[in-house]
Amino acid sequence: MIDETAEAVKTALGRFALERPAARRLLLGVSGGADSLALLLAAAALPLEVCVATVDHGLRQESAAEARFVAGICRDLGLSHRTLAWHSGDAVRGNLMGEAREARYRLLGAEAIRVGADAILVAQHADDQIETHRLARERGASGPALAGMRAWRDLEPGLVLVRPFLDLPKRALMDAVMRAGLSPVEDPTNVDLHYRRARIRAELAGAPQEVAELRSAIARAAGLRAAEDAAITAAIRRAGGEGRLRVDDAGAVVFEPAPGDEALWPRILTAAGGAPHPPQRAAVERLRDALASGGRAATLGGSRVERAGERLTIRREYGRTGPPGVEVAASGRLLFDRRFTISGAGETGAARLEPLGRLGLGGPVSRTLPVGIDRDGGVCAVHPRLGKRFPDVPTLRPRPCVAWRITADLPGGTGDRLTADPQNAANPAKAVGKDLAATYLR
Ligand SMILES: Nc1ncnc2c1ncn2[C@@H]1O[C@H](COP(=O)(O)OP(=O)(O)OP(=O)(O)O)[C@@H](O)[C@H]1O
Repeated sequence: MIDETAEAVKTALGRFALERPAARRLLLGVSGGADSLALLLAAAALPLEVCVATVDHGLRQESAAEARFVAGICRDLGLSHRTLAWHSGDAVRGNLMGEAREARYRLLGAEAIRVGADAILVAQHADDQIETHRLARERGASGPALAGMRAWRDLEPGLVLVRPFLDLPKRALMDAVMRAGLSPVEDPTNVDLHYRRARIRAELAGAPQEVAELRSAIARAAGLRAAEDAAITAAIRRAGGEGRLRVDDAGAVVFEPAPGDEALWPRILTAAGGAPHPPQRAAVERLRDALASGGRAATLGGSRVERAGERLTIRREYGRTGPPGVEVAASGRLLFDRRFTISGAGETGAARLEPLGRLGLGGPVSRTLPVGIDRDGGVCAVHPRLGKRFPDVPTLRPRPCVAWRITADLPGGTGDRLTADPQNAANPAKAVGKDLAATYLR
């Protein structure tokens, strides 16, 4: 018998291998529930380098024991496992479930970077997809917005989130776990009818006809979304080619919209603002209306849009404290400002900044821009292996409006550090300018 779950993982990773030929290592997010145990079993059976992580949200008494349960299974399978603790005391916005989910992806992302994984795999399945679709409908979404979760999504440069089971029903995952003789963890919130998702699940349990209809609706919406994605990418390239969309020296997006460019707005706002998801369509429309009726400035999704005539300048909106300061260990890599990864100097003798590339000019990002600092305090591109400057890339000089704080070890093992401080306009290392900024849009 063909194991559907292993086949699904293989298929998902086929695309992965195609798009990331150098990809080697995976990180699985495993809670101990049936879905993610099925993922664990399927991935363990494939000839892959697999690491596993469980986030202990500390929200239920059993959570630590559940993490130990997963760790035990990983030990038996010969896979490395790590428990990542989240402290809900850090949650501030009052939506504990949402906060927990966001923290989970953040912790898994950091762990993926730590272990050098190129993809994080999670186990949402077809039934989850139907619930997501129903919830979106209830919120009034329409068209492509009803397509549900993506099977494949860029989290940051060189790291993708893959959901191999979106076409498989929960039943198939449960069967795989039962065949392996495992007893999955039961999360009581899954059947707690206080939660809308649990109520939807209960409603649909006895309605196969409705489930079939919902599946078709999701497939139709997914078709619309794929067409929309392709159209947006083409429109971005066109606008870039016509000089109506570019990045200025300070890293802001400069955009002169033309009729038919409406669909570009969410992508531009996400690229400039660094938010994890594009803003709602209705909010984007309100923003466009406000600017069209004479408004000079507006904010949305972490971006600030300023209008001068027909020209819009869209940049990241920072609070009064400016962008966060970060420190990268010599061999470390971290996500900075939601748009860049910074790698420490390591053996290459250069700190590297990698752009996040949400706008999609030129396709998904995998370029790196190694940066160094010259004797006069200019930031320059450095050959990653030779540790020498690229002669044809101009050195960037300090510019008061550029505001990245970056601390990284400098080449040579001397313990010297490169520091760029957003609070200090006189600091020469602030000069991370046009070339770097331009690449984050690709
Ligand atoms: N505590 C955890 N530790 C590690 N991975 C987890 C944990 N909880 C969930 N996951 C991963 O995320 C997947 C989705 O879990 P679940 O459906 O509970 O999430 P959710 O809160 O609905 O989030 P989403 O919006 O991403 O679906 C799981 O199948 C599993 O792969």
